[in-house]
Amino acid sequence: MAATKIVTRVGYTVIRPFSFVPTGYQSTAYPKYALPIQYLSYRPFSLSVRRSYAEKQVFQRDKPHCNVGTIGHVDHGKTTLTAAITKVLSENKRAVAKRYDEIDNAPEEKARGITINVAHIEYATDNRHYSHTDCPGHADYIKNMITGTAQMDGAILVVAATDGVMPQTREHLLLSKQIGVQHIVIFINKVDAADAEMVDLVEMEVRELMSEMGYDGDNAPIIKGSALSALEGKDPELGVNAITELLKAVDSHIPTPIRDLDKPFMLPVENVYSIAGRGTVVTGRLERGVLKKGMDCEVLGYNKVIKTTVTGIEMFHKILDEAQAGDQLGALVRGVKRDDIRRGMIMAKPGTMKAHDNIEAQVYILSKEEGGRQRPFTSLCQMQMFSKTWDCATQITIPGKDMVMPGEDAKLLMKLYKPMVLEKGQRFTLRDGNTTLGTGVITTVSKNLNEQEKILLSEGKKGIEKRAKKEAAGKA
Ligand SMILES: Nc1nc2c(ncn2[C@@H]2O[C@H](COP(=O)(O)OP(=O)(O)OP(=O)(O)O)[C@@H](O)[C@H]2O)c(=O)[nH]1
Ligand SMILES: [Mg+2]
Repeated sequence: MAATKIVTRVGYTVIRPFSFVPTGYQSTAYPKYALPIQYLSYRPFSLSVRRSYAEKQVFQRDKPHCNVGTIGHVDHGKTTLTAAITKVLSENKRAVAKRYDEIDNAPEEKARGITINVAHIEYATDNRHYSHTDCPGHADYIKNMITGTAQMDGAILVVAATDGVMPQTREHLLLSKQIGVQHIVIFINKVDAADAEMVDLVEMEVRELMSEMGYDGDNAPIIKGSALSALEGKDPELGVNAITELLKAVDSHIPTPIRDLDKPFMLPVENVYSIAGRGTVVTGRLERGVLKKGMDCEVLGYNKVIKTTVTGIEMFHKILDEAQAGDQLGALVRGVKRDDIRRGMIMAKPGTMKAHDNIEAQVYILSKEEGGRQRPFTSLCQMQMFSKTWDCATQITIPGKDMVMPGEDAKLLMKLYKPMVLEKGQRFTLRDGNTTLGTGVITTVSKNLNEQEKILLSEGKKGIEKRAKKEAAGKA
């Protein structure tokens, strides 16, 4: 999805020009058709004609695709670095150079009711095609990571040599680890403004932090340079060369993600029908993998595991032999009654999915302006959790905090009332009646609770306080 989005931003090319319009003409009435300046020397005579002659550039899928982004503390140079990358790559036509203010004035994106400012930028190296995410603010990063607005396969951690590791450097790295961004390349920026000793110190500090967060700090690739120098075309050693080196490290250190098509198949069940003379048909969108006629499968959920075989696949009333990730389909299953299967179950390759009822998650709670609720919530409250095609009541505990305010993010322990089929990295929303409270990502399934957490889940904070009091009285 990200890829097509980028294509539309990269630009429309006007094919047959009809009349001449001075360079610099910008359409304000139809911002969607506001063309990059270089395409605007000509304009067709009417809007409708212009629309039909404006054609999207063709997206060429000739290289593997990878999603990356810049993370790091405020003002450490993430946006400058993003601009510098596009500038360096634009020199051999691997990107469209983006000015700093083009990136920082990112268009608003609406993702599941949450407003996120994020810029998606496209570029390519010799080996790969990239979609790069840069967010204008700290809050946007947190939301973006949790909602998966731009799922990152790897990240570039920017640390300014003038500042070193700062609180948000930590927070972004911790969150990356939590939600499963496994590959990080580090760019120590602003080397032009710091002395060599300081740069070495910052490098040590970053390696230590990486190890502390559970990454391989000793072997993490660290590149030192200056994004500003690269952008301004000064000091090639710290500028262009450092950026080139950084891109090489990104190319080699961040592996190409497994394509959805190559993963074991999985389909969240949307509906079940019984068709006279044929049998039971399960419908839904194939989320990943390839489903072929004759394949064995498992339908799991609601404390059941049904083993069956797919005997036919249909799409738009046409019969197929195989369906691919993204297809909306109906699958005929052998020897299963309609009542055995219901919406919310998952059809998957045998042995690949499991049901769990104790999970840990990272969530973002919507602020009132974003449509969330006004009051904070505390441990032991109940919410409805929605994910894929199922929903389930859950009880929530907040470890290490008394409450979560609207507009904040938090780690939650969640006890589902029934085991549900889910996996690490799965996204969900939390709702209460008609209000969406928040959105989150599962970070641990089947969480092994410690004593404290067990008490917290069953009795809340009061339980812990009661026990502490008892203990103190016993000692006295
Ligand atoms: N001296 C020096 N200054 C730099 C360098 N890179 C960025 N800066 C400056 O640092 C400031 C912050 O840069 P940004 O790119 O906006 O930082 P950011 O990380 O995107 O900041 P937020 O998006 O607000 O978190 C700007 O004034 C840049 O000009 C560099 O390599 N050297
Ligand atoms: Mg920025």
